[in-house]
Amino acid sequence: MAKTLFDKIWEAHRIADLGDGAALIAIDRVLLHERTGGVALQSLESAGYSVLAPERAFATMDHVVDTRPGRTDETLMPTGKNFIVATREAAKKAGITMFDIGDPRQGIVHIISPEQGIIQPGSTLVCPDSHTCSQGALGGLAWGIGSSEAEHALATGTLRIQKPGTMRITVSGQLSRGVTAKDLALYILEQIGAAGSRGLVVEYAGTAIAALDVDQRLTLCNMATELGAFTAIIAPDDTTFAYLEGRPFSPQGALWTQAVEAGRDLSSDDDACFDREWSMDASDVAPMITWGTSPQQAMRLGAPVPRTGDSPRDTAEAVVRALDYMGLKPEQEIVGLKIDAAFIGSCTNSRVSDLRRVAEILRGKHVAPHVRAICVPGSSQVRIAAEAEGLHQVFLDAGFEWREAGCSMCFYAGGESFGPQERVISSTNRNFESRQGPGTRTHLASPETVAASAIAGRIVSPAHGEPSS
Ligand SMILES: CC(C)[C@H](C(=O)O)[C@@H](O)C(=O)O
Ligand code: SF4
Repeated sequence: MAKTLFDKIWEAHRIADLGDGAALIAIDRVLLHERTGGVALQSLESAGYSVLAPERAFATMDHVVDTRPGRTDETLMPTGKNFIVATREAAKKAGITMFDIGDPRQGIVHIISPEQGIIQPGSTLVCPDSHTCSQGALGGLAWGIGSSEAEHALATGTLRIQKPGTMRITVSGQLSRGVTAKDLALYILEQIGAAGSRGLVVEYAGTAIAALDVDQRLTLCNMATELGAFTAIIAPDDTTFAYLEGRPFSPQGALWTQAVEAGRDLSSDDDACFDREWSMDASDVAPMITWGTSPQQAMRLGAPVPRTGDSPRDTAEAVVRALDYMGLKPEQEIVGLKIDAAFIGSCTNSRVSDLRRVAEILRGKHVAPHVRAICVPGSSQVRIAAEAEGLHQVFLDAGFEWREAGCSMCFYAGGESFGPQERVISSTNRNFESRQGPGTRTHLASPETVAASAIAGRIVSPAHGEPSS
């Protein structure tokens, strides 16, 4: 019988069928961060269990850790330090690899896993964090779990899972110039909604996906959790293998050759059946921005915000509430709206390629005087690489703060935040109420749109920021 890519990985990892669609699945890698991982490790220890395979578990400091230059274990939120210290101690006791503050491998968990070659095509990986779906971009089955599941996976190397359904999103054609994977992710959210892939494994396929580099694939898969998906996955190809070859935790030598051979079989069979199919043409996507407080409340940059009752997927009450929170009126033009802050960062858009594209826009320019602009590289490797290219100087000269790696103001877990009612244009993935600070108003967009808007001091199209040559 024809199989999907997901079926193939599922069957290769199925230890036992447990009835009613559930199975015991072998877990190859467990990733942890200090916000939820330390708790899981401590609770495991107090229950009298140990980590079965410490060499297959990894922990990093990303959520709570301070990102201001010269950071220590202290965080703006007084309780933050407890998460850091507890995770460090528990990871050490368990004997798992820790990417601590000061380690050049430290960074946001979903950024460092591909960077280090921890996620591999055809493997299973779990992490108590909802954006674990990002890592499916490399052709592995990676998904977010709860803390008690993390304990189970650490202790046994297995998890009991209800087999999820599948959905294929086929993106044919090519994205237009100046349109990014972030715009594509927001477009899909606008089209199919925040429950559009609920509980399903989304396989992204089609010519436009094949043409994306790994960084852009990671951005796209990152936002699958905003579609309600179980996870996302992209079949591995030459782009994937070229990216992973030689990474610290990638198989080496003959093992690498074998891994690539096995990886070449990892795609959905031509006549495989998916529970849901959805197709689109990449040329329909334009630069996008969110107007509301859910990632599905997105629109083409240049369109007016909806009239109350006009939004296909939101009730009139939800639109009124979102517009009220965002300080917007029905049918208002979003282009030209004054912003208070601009944020480049998060597991969605803070890799070196993102920062390069932003630097091209910022070079020789300065952010508007009333705008607070912050760039937080996604990992220490990203920061180091960017600094080696002199990108940090472009950011600093343009008036951006240049930070240490971490989640920072994507989600103010360590206490770093924007102010109440401040309007922030952000390269992140969630625009929920108070996500970036109590009462803060977040507009999600591509890094290019964030950069161009930071310079203009108001929301503008990324084309505005194109170098004038
Ligand atoms: C803190 C963590 C559990 C959370 C998640 O699961 O995604 C965070 O990373 C987020 O982005 O909201
Ligand atoms: S960068 Fe933001 S979305 Fe990503 S893991 Fe951190 S808090 Fe979650």
